[in-house]
Amino acid sequence: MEIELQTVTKRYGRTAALQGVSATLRPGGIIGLVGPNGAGKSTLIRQLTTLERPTSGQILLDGTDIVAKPLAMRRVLGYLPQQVPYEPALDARGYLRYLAALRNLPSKAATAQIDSLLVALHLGDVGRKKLADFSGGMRQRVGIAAALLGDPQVIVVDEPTTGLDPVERVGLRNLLSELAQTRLVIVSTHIVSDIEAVAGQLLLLRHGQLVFNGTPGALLTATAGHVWEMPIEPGGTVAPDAALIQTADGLRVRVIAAQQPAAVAEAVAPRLEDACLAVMEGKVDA
Ligand SMILES: Nc1ncnc2c1ncn2[C@@H]1O[C@H](COP(=O)(O)OP(=O)(O)OP(=O)(O)O)[C@@H](O)[C@H]1O
Repeated sequence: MEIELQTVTKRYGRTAALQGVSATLRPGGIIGLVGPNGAGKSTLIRQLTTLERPTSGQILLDGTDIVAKPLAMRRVLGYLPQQVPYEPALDARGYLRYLAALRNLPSKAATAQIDSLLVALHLGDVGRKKLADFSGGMRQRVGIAAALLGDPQVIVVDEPTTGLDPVERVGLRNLLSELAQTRLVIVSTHIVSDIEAVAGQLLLLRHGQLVFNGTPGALLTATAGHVWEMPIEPGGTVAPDAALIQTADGLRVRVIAAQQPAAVAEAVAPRLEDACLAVMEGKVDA
C-alpha cells in the first residue's frame, strides 16, 4: 500500500493552509507529521481522510485518485480525529460493538477483535464501565480501539497522545509502531518525542509547506554541528529562542546556530526535537 501526494494545495479563502505538498508514504515505520500549531497538519489529514477535497493537486492510493474515488480510501481507513467521538451512555465494549455493527463486521470476528483491542489498550478491566465515567486518557484509548476496528490498512491519528499519561503514551507508541510494520500509519503531532524512536519517515510542515521529508536519521545528520550547549554566565541573559536544560553540572543553555555562538559553547549531538526546530526555523537546510 502506498499513498502519493502530488502538489496538494488547500486554500480557505485567503489562507493557504497547504502549499504544493508532494510526498510518497509507505509502510515500514510510523510516518510522523510534525509542525507547530497552524502548520497545516490537520488540513493535510482532512485531505488524506477524504473529509475535504484539495483546492488543487492529487492524492493517489495505490494509483487510485482518492479525490475522484473517496471510497477507495474510506474502505481501508481507520481514523482517530483530534476530538475523540464518544457516547457517554454506552460502556466501552458496547460502544465498540455498536461501531462494529455499523461497519458490517461479522459478529464473531468483531467480538474477538474487540476483546484483543481492549486488552492491547489496557481497557480489559473496564469494558463494562460507562464511557461517561472514563478519564480523558481512557476515552482516548477507546477512540484508538474504535479507529483500529476492522483491521484498517491505513491508520491516521491526529495528536493521539493528548490527555495520555507517560505510561499510556509509551504503550500507544509501541502499538502504533507494531501496526506500522505492515500498514500505513500516519501520526500527526507537535510533540516530537512521541514519535522520535518509532518514526520511519518524517514530514515537517511549516506555514503549509513541506520543509522536510525523510528519515529521522537524515534530519539528525543535517543538523549535526549546529547544536551548542553552554553554561549560563552569572548575570547573563538567555536568548528567547534558546532552551534551558538541567544537567548534572547545573543549568545550561542549548542553542541552535550555524556558528559557535560563544567561546564557552560546546557542540553537542542534536536530538530530534532540536533538528525539527532547526529546520522549522530555517537555521538548517535539510
Ligand atoms: N476550515 C478552515 N477555515 C479557515 N481556515 C482554516 C480552516 N482550517 C484550518 N484553517 C487555517 O489553516 C491553517 C492550518 O491549520 P491546521 O488546523 O491544519 O494546522 P495544524 O498544524 O493542524 O495546527 P493544530 O495543531 O493547531 O491543529 C491555519 O492558519 C488555520 O487557521
